Amino acid sequence: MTAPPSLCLERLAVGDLEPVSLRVAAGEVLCLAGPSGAGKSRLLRAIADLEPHRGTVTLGELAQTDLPGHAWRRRVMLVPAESQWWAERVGDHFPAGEGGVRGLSALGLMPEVLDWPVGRLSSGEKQRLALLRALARGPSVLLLDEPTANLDDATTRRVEAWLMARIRDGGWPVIWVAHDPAQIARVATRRGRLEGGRLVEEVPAPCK
Ligand SMILES: Nc1ncnc2c1ncn2[C@@H]1O[C@H](COP(=O)(O)OP(=O)(O)OP(=O)(O)O)[C@@H](O)[C@H]1O
Repeated sequence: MTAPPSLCLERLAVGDLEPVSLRVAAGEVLCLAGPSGAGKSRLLRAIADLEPHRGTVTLGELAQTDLPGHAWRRRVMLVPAESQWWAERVGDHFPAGEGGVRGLSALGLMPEVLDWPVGRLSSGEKQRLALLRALARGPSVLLLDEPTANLDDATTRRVEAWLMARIRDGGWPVIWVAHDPAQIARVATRRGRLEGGRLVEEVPAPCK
């Protein structure tokens, strides 16, 4: 089996941020912190090709510009802080396949939730379902924007454990935006911080 590819940013410039160059290797969890408004979400959106930007983003040999945006985003999977729901029924957002949706009970969700209308979901239920939906699509990279922001402590720990096990199995490069230092200590293999328009603290090596 070939190793999952690394995610590389080369002089990626979005908004007022100084260009960012870094490589996130397979299995690494780069936790990105920084004050509100520092540009964390915009950076993730640019990596997912959802925000105008300059510079290059590559996944192994594949460049962002090689694919239409939707095909890039199937591989480079962004789970935004506020997820989008387009069908009325929750279950219709998941690919149909054998065995149904995996991971519901691990994330503290009942199977019936799939038959609910989206409007019945709490923000924390939406957040957990958005994670399940993202992973059900077979990503190659995960970009997580505060994935536990709407959850209580016990559910946060449950989601962290589930995510870390999936990341270990999948071996994806991960960028995880987080504010809580305790969570960062639990999940990060590397840390970065966006502040004053630039990536500071642990500045990872650029690709080349
Ligand atoms: N499309 C846009 N055009 C111009 N400015 C934008 C755009 N989208 C967001 N911004 C601004 O860019 C800045 C960074 O926003 P971003 O959402 O990336 O911050 P953040 O670091 O994720 O903050 P938080 O921790 O509060 O989620 C903010 O000042 C925001 O208002």
